[in-house]
Amino acid sequence: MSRPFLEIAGARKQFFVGDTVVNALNGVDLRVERGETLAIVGESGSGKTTLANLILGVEKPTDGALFLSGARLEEARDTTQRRRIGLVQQNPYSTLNPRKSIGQAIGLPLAVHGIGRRAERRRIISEKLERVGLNSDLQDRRPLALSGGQRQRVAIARALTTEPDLLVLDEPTSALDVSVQAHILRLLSDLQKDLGLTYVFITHDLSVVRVLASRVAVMYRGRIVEEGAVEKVFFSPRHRYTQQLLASIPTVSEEEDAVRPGWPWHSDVDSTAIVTDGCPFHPRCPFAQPGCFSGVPDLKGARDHRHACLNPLVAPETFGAA
Ligand SMILES: Nc1ncnc2c1ncn2[C@@H]1O[C@H](COP(=O)(O)OP(=O)(O)OP(=O)(O)O)[C@@H](O)[C@H]1O
Repeated sequence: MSRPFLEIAGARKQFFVGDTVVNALNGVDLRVERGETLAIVGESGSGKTTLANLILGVEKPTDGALFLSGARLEEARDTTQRRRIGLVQQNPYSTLNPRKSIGQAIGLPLAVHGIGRRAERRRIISEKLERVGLNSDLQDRRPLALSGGQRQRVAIARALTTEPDLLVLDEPTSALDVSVQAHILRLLSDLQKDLGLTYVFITHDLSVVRVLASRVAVMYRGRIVEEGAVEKVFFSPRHRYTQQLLASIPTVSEEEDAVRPGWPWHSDVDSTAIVTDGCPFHPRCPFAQPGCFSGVPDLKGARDHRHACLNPLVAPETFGAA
């Protein structure tokens, strides 16, 4: 089998807080092909940001390995390979320093990687500003007068300066008004097509997954519990946790309500309680069987739809599929 563009193999990450070990990632395997958008979804604390930090080289895995075009990533810190990965963060208000010019903000990765001299950097910055739909004259101005959407365009321009192949998008639209969100999603989609970019897109907002992503991985407590093509995972979820997440998206029509059974129970279980054995979701799952209390189910299935559940949903219970 050929190597994928981005491969995450058995990634574990532990943090030590005093005497306590936090297992932020518990063995994550993912493959992302060039030009795809993989969305990573899951509730707060499920490990999405930790996974992004491993890809960005901000954190090292405790165990396992990451590969970009077949080359091991954590050995490539500060090399040309790291320039191939850009980051767009959530909050465009906190990521731009009000005392620095927009050009300085966009040019930061160029300075970090020692790319170009002054005139060359100005040319690259102008080109990237225009690429994201902003006037190149903005580079000598400060970000104070910019709107949220314009700031996020600046953040995207900055991520593009090193000509990356892969962008990690960490909730790129969640701090923006809904009308502005649509413009930024369109821009990201156009850039992906024009530049052949691959995206890893972290989000709480399942409605934007449908707009931007081709694949989705659902995380729960540091594990992938379901993964595959968006239409398969969203319209025929197999894992009970995915069903719960999808049931929490507001519906827009009575027709949609009718095909969505909703989540039939409300759990009082503390979602942060430590689960020492069995499926990590079993304390919240009313369909747990004896086998769910010991051993953790593996992700099984074909690449277009895998799930880690011993008692998965079957066709009549799924929603949305016509
Ligand atoms: N530097 C750290 N030190 C200790 N624990 C950490 C650290 N970073 C993350 N964690 C813990 O690891 C787990 C996963 O956190 P992570 O931030 O990756 O989740 P997340 O899904 O991104 O959450 P959110 O959506 O709230 O950002 C959490 O229990 C978190 O408290």
